[in-house]
Amino acid sequence: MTAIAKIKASVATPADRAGMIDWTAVADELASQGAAVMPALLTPEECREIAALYPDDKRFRSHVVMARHGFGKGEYKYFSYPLPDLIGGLRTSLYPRLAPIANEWNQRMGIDTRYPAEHQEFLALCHRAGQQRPTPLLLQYVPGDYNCLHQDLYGDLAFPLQVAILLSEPGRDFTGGEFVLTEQRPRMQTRPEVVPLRQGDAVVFAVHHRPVKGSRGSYRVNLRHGVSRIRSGRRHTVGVIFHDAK
Ligand SMILES: O=C(O)CCC(=O)C(=O)O
Ligand SMILES: [Fe+2]
Repeated sequence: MTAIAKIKASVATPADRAGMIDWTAVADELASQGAAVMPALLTPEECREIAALYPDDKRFRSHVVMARHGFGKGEYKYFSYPLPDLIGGLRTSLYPRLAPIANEWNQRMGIDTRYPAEHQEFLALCHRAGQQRPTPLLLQYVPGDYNCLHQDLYGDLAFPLQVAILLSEPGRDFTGGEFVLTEQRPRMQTRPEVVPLRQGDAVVFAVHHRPVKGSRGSYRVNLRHGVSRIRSGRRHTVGVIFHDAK
């Protein structure tokens, strides 16, 4: 990174970064694939700073050892409120860009729910429905670890899109450990997709289902995401889920 790019990144607020994303490209990719990459959302230094929070238990409300629950192998921790500034800021500033896409999806899938324009308003709905615990999380994988295909649903209220940011550099910090999505189509075989990510890249993807254009309107496909086995090194990611948990 050049010195100027470094200065720019260090002063770019989460709102600036959300503004710099090519939202037309993201919307097109989401419509055709159910996932889209937002390149270099974080600088390598920010990635290292966030990953370095992992041992600091004061920042987290719970610790999950995946093998104990049959979720795979590896571990993660849910942040407590207040979230780290960058994570909280991105959660607030990405949401208003994604809400119109979520609303269009629901309209096409014949689902009545509509999401408010601002994240604060959506969180208020979650909290009123008894979903009050923060869901952003930090994951850590070592060789042999993997994350089984799953959906991050934590109650009746679920925002249909979520974001994961890769904090480690593939090929240098770890090998293996690809981000995987599957799309289960009605009466058809399941479609796999591997999303190539570099350190600092974010992927936005469907939490649960999404509409796909068919010959007679749209039909619903069911998505799951996970991570293939880490072959070497250590891999960290941060997950930004927009609904809170029961
Ligand atoms: O580690 C990953 O890339 C996936 C993390 C994940 O499951 C999530 O952010 O919800
Ligand atoms: Fe997940």
